[in-house]
Amino acid sequence: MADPLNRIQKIASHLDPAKPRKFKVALLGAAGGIGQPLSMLLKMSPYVSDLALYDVANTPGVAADVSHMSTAARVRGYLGPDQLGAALAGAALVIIPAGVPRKPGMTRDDLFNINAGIVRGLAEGVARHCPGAWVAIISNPVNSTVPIAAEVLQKAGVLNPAKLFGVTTLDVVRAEAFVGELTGTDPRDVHVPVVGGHAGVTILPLLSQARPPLPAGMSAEARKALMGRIQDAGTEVVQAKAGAGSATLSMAYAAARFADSCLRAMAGEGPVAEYAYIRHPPRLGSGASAAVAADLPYFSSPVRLGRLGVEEVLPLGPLDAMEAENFAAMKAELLGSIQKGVEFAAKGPAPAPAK
Ligand SMILES: NC(=O)c1ccc[n+]([C@@H]2O[C@H](COP(=O)([O-])OP(=O)(O)OC[C@H]3O[C@@H](n4cnc5c(N)ncnc54)[C@H](O)[C@@H]3O)[C@@H](O)[C@H]2O)c1
Ligand SMILES: O=C(O)C[C@H](O)C(=O)O
Repeated sequence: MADPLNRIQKIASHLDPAKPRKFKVALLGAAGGIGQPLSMLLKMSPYVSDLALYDVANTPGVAADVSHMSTAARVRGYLGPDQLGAALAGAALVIIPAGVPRKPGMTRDDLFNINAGIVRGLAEGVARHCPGAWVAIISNPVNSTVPIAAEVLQKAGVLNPAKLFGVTTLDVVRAEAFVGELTGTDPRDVHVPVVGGHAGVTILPLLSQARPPLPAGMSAEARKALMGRIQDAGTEVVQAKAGAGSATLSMAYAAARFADSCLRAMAGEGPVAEYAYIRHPPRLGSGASAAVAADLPYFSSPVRLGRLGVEEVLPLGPLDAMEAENFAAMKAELLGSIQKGVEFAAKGPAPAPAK
């Protein structure tokens, strides 16, 4: 058993009183189905000093409502493009759930035509007003919107791949919930790596590495069905909501958890273990090798977060036959989505220089 005093000393040694422990967080798309519950959860975070709630509609009401919660974070609402700069100025973390959700029968890629332009515009805002911020993108299709944001930031000369993330935490959360249900374990005690991307076959749960392990007698068909349920869980919610949108509450929970990891890492409480869809620069070490070997420049990977963002990409670990087959099957789709995002961003205008 770990010595509690050692543990406290270890944590304390990471904490530098000269470094900030609370940060401004900007939420873009704050009045939406995800944005509203996520605003509430962020207002409860001890790491948030200022919460900037930006949207093109309804932020005055959401901000007034959330600001009455008796927690320390200062809340301000920002409405429309004229106020985007003020929302972003000084932000350490920008979370982006702005954009339209799916309806039954649609794929995430069907959202590209609308959401690609929204994410491009908001990334241009980040490049101009808070170029050093960590950026967490929720808007779908994540497999393409993250490359779009990266290209915009790169064009502006401010891209730091260690601080740009596609949020795939909901896939991890779902895997934990489903494996917890199956094994009769509290989901908080379940660990299941989920890697790859965030759409159908590109979502790769590594069930062979699940802790606790799946029941020994579980058939190959049952394991395949569980993998399929995790991959199609977003569609399960879209169908159940029957035209009223996609996952919002579980997504807000997942995004709040991811934001907490980012803020703890910024505060020097790292290294913090997470999964995120990131661009793989070779300098991030051997963990990137599986993705790079497969020519996948973006890949949701196990990472360690520290003050500088992604400080280490961890190895995927061994894949069993079913997972290896899925890994091979995802490659073409993921590459196509990445390429689509890169080409879209290439057509856009060069963003204005940072302020
Ligand atoms: N990454 C994931 O795991 C995950 C999970 C669930 C949903 N999503 C995606 O998140 C997005 C949002 O979902 P939702 O259910 O909250 O949708 P929603 O329609 O309820 O809310 C979206 C919000 O974005 C706002 N918006 C639109 N254009 C904007 C702009 N240019 N600037 C700022 N705000 C803008 C809208 O006014 C609205 O309030 C969708 O694209 C959805 O597919 C991703
Ligand atoms: O499925 C969707 O369209 C939303 C989101 O990506 C999800 O996984 O729930």
